Amino acid sequence: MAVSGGPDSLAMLLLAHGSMPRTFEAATVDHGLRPEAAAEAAHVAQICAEMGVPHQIFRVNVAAGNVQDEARNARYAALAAWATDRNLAAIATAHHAEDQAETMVMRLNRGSGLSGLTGIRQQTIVPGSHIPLLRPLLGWRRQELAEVVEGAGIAPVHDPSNLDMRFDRVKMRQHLARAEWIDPLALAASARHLADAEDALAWAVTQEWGRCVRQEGATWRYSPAAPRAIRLRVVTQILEQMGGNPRGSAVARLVDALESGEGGPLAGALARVDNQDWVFVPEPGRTQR
Ligand SMILES: Nc1ncnc2c1ncn2[C@@H]1O[C@H](COP(=O)(O)OP(=O)(O)OP(=O)(O)O)[C@@H](O)[C@H]1O
Repeated sequence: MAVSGGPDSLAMLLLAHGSMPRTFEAATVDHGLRPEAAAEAAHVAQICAEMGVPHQIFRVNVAAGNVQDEARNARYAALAAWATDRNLAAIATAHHAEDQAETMVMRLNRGSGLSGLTGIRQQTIVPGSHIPLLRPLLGWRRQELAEVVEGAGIAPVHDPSNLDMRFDRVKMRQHLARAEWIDPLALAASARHLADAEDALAWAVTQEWGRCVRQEGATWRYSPAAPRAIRLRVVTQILEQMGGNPRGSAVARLVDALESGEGGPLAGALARVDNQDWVFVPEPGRTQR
């Protein structure tokens, strides 16, 4: 499990130790971004040693750019390598109901589609790997987790970036903390319903793909039969197969054009309508991956 030393992940450590001792290991990633981080990682190592939980510290380099994104990428890469090395079945992180609520409201506020509104998934894959990623605490409130740690008499570390109002998530956290009428567990329940709908859609896409998509050399032919949400995903998948990486809004515009009998270029492909079919060929001068 991924234990930063904050109250959430220390609670996960304590809860797991109480219910399934000796079946898990812990790791802490030091992003090298704060001078105190090494001591915080050592603090987690000591707690784990007292509990008899195997623990490792990974120091990673964070690339320039969006520091939070880069830190997350480096962290997940280190955790995935650790899981492979130690032959671990999965990685668990301590995301809880408030994390889910913040994610949901931020994405609603950005006009996210279904996929984004599934929020933090209870079970997914560590990005860029095949390692399962579990979030067992989405049904827990932040305060409940803090009480678990306090009850054990352990001092958690507090990352000052969690109070840095330059980050959208921190602002959202503070807004939601004041909005007592918002029930994070209800938002988390909605995220689960949407995740079910997302899984159903993914299944429907494989059906549509199997029945309605054909590859003829470098040309892809799609005879759309399913509703728009599925068409959008099938077209995205075709463009990806052709080596592109299109934005969702651009795919939506292309699908609108194809539905009205027109076509156009997108992500290295040219799309046009041929009878009832949508045909995709590589744009002249572009080589396929
Ligand atoms: N430095 C770290 N070392 C180990 N695990 C960590 C570290 N930082 C975060 N985690 C794990 O990730 C969980 C989520 O942390 P946080 O909310 O800070 O991440 P985030 O940057 O928002 O990333 P995410 O995209 O995973 O939500 C923590 O509860 C913990 O399990």
